Amino acid sequence: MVRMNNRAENDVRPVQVIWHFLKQQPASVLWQRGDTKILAAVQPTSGSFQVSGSSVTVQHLDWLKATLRPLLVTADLTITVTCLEDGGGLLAELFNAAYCALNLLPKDQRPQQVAAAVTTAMVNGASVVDPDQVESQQATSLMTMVATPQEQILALELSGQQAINSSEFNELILRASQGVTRTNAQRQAGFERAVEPPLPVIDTDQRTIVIATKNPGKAREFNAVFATEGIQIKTLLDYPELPRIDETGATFEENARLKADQIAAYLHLPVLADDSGLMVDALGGRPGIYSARFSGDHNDAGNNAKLLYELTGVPAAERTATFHTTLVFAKPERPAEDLVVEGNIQGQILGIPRGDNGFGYDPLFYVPALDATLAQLTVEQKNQISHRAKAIEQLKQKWRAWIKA
Ligand SMILES: O=c1[nH]c(=O)c2ncn([C@@H]3O[C@H](COP(=O)(O)OP(=O)(O)OP(=O)(O)O)[C@@H](O)[C@H]3O)c2[nH]1
Ligand SMILES: [Mg+2]
Repeated sequence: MVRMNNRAENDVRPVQVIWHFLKQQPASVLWQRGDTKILAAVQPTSGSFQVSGSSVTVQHLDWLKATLRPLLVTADLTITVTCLEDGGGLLAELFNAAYCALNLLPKDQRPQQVAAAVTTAMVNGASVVDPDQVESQQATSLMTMVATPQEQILALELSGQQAINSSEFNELILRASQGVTRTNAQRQAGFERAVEPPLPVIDTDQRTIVIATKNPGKAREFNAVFATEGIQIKTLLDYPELPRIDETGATFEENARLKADQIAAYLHLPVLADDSGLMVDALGGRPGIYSARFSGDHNDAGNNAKLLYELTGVPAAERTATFHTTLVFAKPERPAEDLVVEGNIQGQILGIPRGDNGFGYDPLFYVPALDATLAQLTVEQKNQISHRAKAIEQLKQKWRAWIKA
């Protein structure tokens, strides 16, 4: 039989998926099969699993919730589905859309089970897969099936005006199984590209290290150290598509872990992060972890001006300060194994800046033993003595064994 839409009985309509459809809810997709268009988005919430929707009946939402629930590894989720256009097979496509969105969650929260849904129908006495809207209206019975690629049936929903006999039932099941396999293949091809993009070409033989920093001053210093070991440095400036990591921690270590763990998870690579800051004794240790945002965000001149202002009238002997760096090296998806090292350097905050090298507070940070500020040193000289250099020294002794472990 040739269908009115020129498809064979076992032909499903093409699928198009736009992954990460919503910018503010990255676990979202626009799922289109033929003229059926569904927007699905998943958000982490606490409490019980919720499914809400618009342009969808309560019965559809209840079915979707009951069908998805056994596939979830966590109930702390809310799924929102919106039917933009119903071109047939709505129930199955609601499932497919929601299932795709769930797969955009972090890996450990994705469904453990591979599953897809498809509709089959009896139309003019013949069984067809994935009926469009016209066929759905003509169908005497409709079946929606959710199944795994191994033909384990997870849900089955029958509707329509006419009862079906057991041979029709078997035909519908057979068509549905094939449809599920096809749907899975249709989804998987795009999914792998969207969710598991090809890894950046980086040597895994420890000749390249990714550093989760956007600070070019830090990058320069890391580069100088690692270049002598024949190791190339990449920074977040090489990966402009990565999201910003908010430094919400209460300590240098917490912030360095946030940067390293999250970027390692995104890149699927080992990642090194640096969180550092200036602790001024006369200011009770401030600006500390807030060194980058002491006066506006990353305004070195503003930060230095504020530091000088706050130290107005404080005599030289009381202007002692410590520069601190915590480095965290993280392996993807193994945050418990993070390698943590740190380094400090003592100095004094001058009243007038000196030197043009370095970055940040370097022109005000005076090292008595060298009779120079950090900004009066070359990168190589700063790398002999600085807080960062001391932390890197610790790292050098440990990282090769750690990365192999
Ligand atoms: O004179 C300096 N010599 C240094 O050697 C140094 N290291 C850090 N800092 C300052 O402390 C903030 C840390 O903040 P921070 O660790 O969050 O870094 P950041 O935000 O600049 O870059 P990122 O690595 O987070 O992308 C930075 O912005 C700098 O102002 C330094 N100042
Ligand atoms: Mg920062």
